[in-house]
Amino acid sequence: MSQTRIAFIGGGNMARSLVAGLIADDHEPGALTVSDPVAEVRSRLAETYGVHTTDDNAAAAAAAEVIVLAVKPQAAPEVCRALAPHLQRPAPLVISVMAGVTEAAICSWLGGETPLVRSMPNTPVLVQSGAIGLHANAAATAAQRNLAEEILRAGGLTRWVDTEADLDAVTAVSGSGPAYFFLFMEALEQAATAEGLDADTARLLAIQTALGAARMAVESDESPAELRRRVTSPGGTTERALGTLTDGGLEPLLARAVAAARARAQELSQLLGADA
Ligand SMILES: NC(=O)C1=CN([C@@H]2O[C@H](COP(=O)(O)OP(=O)(O)OC[C@H]3O[C@@H](n4cnc5c(N)ncnc54)[C@H](OP(=O)(O)O)[C@@H]3O)[C@@H](O)[C@H]2O)C=CC1
Ligand SMILES: O=C(O)[C@@H]1CCC=N1
Repeated sequence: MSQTRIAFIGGGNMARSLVAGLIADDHEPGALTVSDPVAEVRSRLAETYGVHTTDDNAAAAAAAEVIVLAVKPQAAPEVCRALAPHLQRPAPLVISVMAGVTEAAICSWLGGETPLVRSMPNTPVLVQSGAIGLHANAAATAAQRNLAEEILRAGGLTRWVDTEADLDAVTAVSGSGPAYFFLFMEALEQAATAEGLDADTARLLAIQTALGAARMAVESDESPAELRRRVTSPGGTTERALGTLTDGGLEPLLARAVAAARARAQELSQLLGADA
């Protein structure tokens, strides 16, 4: 059982998902502290997971071996600047899950040299099926990089990227990606209802089909393209449906959506730049 003392600054969706993953991975709940201004958020986290909660970011950070920054990007400058005077020095490992907030910006707000691992998880971390991109700054030691990876691996698959800029692409693909697949499930459910299936059956079939396809893609040695071909009988029903999707521009549309998400991550980086 890991007893690393981790403080989460911000107790929303992402922190909750990471906490759930850690506890499912046998992390000691008493070693986790979540700091959030909302009393209801705190009591739900304490009741569900048995973690410590507080509304005092500085106290949570001061007692931690690892600090996880999990507030909205727009709140990051104020939250980090307020933490700066309370950080132990040398600074402990800081892990950020914030989209589009650069290592340079975080370190400038925290002041002084800070070992930092920027990560981009996604909400399936809640069920330990997350996909998590990682990048470390130069101040993070090999041991700290390993520690960050171990913490995040509790939530799913981890992958180091070569450059910090790659994290914007990770954000657009897997950070936001669960929403794309949920939208596809919603659309398939609606189509099923339009074809006369009852609502329960429509939802069940849409979700189970997504699960089955994802499991096959994960467990098979074949590419998704080959798995698709195996469903598609020549002259059959799938061919007709895929033709409709391709004629409607599905692939370029998805490429545009991912590029738009990446551009937004870059925009956030520029809006929330480092202190001069
Ligand atoms: N949701 C996702 O799928 C993913 C999110 N992320 C990143 O994770 C971060 C958090 O996102 P998410 O969990 O969805 O957002 P949430 O809004 O659910 O969580 C943020 C939490 O931080 C609280 N908060 C606000 N100000 C402070 C403060 N000063 N000190 C401590 N806590 C504060 C918020 O309270 P209040 O609501 O009152 O403002 C809220 O409970 C973001 O930076 C996002 O980019 C990364 C990958 C995926
Ligand atoms: O939508 C967002 O900005 C966050 C980052 C990735 C997923 N959710």
